[in-house]
Amino acid sequence: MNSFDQIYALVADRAVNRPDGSGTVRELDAGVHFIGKKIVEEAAEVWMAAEHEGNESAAQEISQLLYHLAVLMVERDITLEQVYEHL
Ligand SMILES: N=c1c2ncn([C@@H]3O[C@H](COP(=O)(O)OP(=O)(O)OP(=O)(O)O)[C@@H](O)[C@H]3O)c2ncn1[C@@H]1O[C@H](COP(=O)(O)O)[C@@H](O)[C@H]1O
Repeated sequence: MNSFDQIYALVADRAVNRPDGSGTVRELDAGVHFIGKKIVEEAAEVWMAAEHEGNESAAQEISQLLYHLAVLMVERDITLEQVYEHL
């Protein structure tokens, strides 16, 4: 299990060390337009799961949404502090 800070740190590490076979590296390389579409897709899946599929499924979709948000933050060099100051 990971916290958001941990998944952000993992994505940031993938960006620097670029291990072979990493889906995160592939997504970072695909760029902000691709990542943005993933975020919109996952946000819709969160909504559908919460409305029609139940909390287990919604929680799974939320985890994917958080992952793609972390990837976007790293791709754009947005720090956790920059986000948290608005929370
Ligand atoms: N948490 C995630 C995570 N969530 C989602 N994804 C990626 O996002 C894809 C899901 O997006 P899609 O839109 O294709 O999914 P989907 O078909 O809509 O699937 P559902 O939403 O219907 O379940 C998955 O195939 C993964 O590639 C993730 N990829 C990685 N992680 C974490 O990042 C770590 C490092 O991953 P790598 O860089 O690939 O080693 C992993 O160990 C995990 O902890």
